[in-house]
Amino acid sequence: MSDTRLPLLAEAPTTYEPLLSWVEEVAELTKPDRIQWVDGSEAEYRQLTDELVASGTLTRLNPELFPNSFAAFSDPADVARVEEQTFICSKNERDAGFTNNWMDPDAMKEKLNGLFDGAMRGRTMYVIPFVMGHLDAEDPKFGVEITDSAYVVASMRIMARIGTDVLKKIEETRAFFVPALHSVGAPLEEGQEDVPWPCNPEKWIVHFPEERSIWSYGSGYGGNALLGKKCYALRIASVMARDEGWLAEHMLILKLTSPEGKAYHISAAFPSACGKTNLALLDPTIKGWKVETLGDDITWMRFGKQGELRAVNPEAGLFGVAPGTGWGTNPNAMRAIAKGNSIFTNVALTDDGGVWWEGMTEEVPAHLTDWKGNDWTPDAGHPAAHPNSRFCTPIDQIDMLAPEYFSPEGVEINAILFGGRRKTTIPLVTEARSWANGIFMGATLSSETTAAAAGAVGVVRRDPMAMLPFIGYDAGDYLGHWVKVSGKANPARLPKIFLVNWFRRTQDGGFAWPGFGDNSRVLKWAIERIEGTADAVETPIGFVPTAESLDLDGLDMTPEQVQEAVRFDSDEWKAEVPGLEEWFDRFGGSLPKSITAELDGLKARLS
Ligand SMILES: Nc1nc2c(ncn2[C@@H]2O[C@H](COP(=O)(O)OP(=O)(O)OP(=O)(O)O)[C@@H](O)[C@H]2O)c(=O)[nH]1
Ligand SMILES: O=C([O-])CC(=O)C(=O)O
Ligand SMILES: [Mn+2]
Repeated sequence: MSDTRLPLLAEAPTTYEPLLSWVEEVAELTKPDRIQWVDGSEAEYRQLTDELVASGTLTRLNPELFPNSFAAFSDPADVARVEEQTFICSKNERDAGFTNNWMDPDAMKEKLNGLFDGAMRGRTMYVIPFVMGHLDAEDPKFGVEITDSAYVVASMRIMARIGTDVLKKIEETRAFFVPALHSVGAPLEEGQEDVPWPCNPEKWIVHFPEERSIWSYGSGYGGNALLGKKCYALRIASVMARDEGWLAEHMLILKLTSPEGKAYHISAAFPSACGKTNLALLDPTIKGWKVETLGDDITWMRFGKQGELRAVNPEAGLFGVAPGTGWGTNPNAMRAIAKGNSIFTNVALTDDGGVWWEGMTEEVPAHLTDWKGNDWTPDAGHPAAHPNSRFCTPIDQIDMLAPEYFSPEGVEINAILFGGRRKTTIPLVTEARSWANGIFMGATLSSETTAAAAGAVGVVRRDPMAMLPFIGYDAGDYLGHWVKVSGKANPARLPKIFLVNWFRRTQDGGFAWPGFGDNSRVLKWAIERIEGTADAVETPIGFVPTAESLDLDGLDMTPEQVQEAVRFDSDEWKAEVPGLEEWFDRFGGSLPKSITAELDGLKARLS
């Protein structure tokens, strides 16, 4: 190492110049008290969590209930992704497209340099080498996150492969890594006492797609701060995927095995807090069908040598929505969580040192400490856990994890589901008329907003392929990329595409479909459509099940109720069309013709 290096870098466990010079540059800018190179070891995790318990950021849970597990409580203003403050700073504004916030990269750098100047004063700067996907993948995707949050380090250790092995491989292969810089934006002055959840009222989540770098300022919350996840594996990766001919998607992957022992793989794109984790960990209510999981949030896909679509999950953990996750709805998640080694954020605490959230158990505890630290009883009038409270758990704690999760080659996808949260209009399941029609379903996907992002909840918005907040470039170009890469497919092996909606409501306001484990009935129908053995009714929007074609064995619903869930409503769809036209107008001409042609076809069939 050259002796002109900053003394803070004396302990650096690497001689890899591109990394050293970036770390040095960041240290000079942010002025931390010390640098810790993260090795990913058990001992280091113990050190970090001990420190976080001492500083009040983490509460150690009762080890008899949740071994080696902790609860964190955020600043009440730092509980979700901040889409209004998320930027794609491409050189040209046009390349960010209308779905992203944009600022000139030089102007943004100037702004960020100001904010990061001295931002880590009084704190430790952690350097986390990480890889998204497999370390032994053909083309491993490396990153290094620099952060001043030990909570982020501990969470990244669960969510990604991090530490010494990764650093070694970066160094040995002289690999490119995405520099991902994060600060909570709360420097400590001499003698100033820290708070349990340091953050800054001002937040900036910024991506430079051409240079493939990330700068995140002001927030400690998951999607804003664990930079391997949304910032890298979706926004930056979508740009890499565009340039390299693959797909980075907001999707789960599951393996479904029929009673005859034939295995299928399904990926599904639903917007944030719309059911990916729950479908991925499905416990089927139909006999003889088995579900195993490969991933619950992010999927990287590419067309293989035989023109088949192959998928991998680049993550190593679950960062799942806690509310609604219970022994009744998602026992596989509950079993994984019960093994411990988890970090819970903004859930409620039980009096015996465990955690609780709405929907975890049918019985509501008589007394809790809510996520804001206040006494809580069932008559409090507000939820005990924040609606976007999360559990962060290693994926290999899932009993029904498919062995193929560990394979860098991934699995062949046979069906793709697009789904959202819609009270009306969208039937339980609709099979696309063709691949192009399926891409149109993805392009026009819509959903009510949820607590996963700051802002109003329950507002219907278009969310193309469930990627609205995550496309790292122009949305029309992104949809064009889907059309282009699928041109490489073997047409006989193209997955069938389905549009699903677990959230349709009945006249009396209840859910039209029980959802959760009963969604296995929809998966079975989809597979039987692939095999050509299930009936369907053709409608202007695609093929919907006949009441008899769904396996309803053991389901407590009348045929009329099932019909209510699966029915196509011509009037609702006619009312939907102006919104679709408006949506397409917003692309300003960047939508591929094959997609606009699908809207014309739909209008013709509806009239
Ligand atoms: N009614 C109903 N609710 C569901 C169903 N599946 C999931 N949910 C609820 O939807 C909420 C979010 O579900 P998740 O599976 O965590 O959502 P996700 O898509 O993984 O979300 P992100 O992690 O934010 O990307 C939870 O409160 C679930 O209980 C379903 O089939 N029916
Ligand atoms: O990013 C997060 O914080 C959690 C998540 O999966 C999403 O919002 O889609
Ligand atoms: Mn997500």
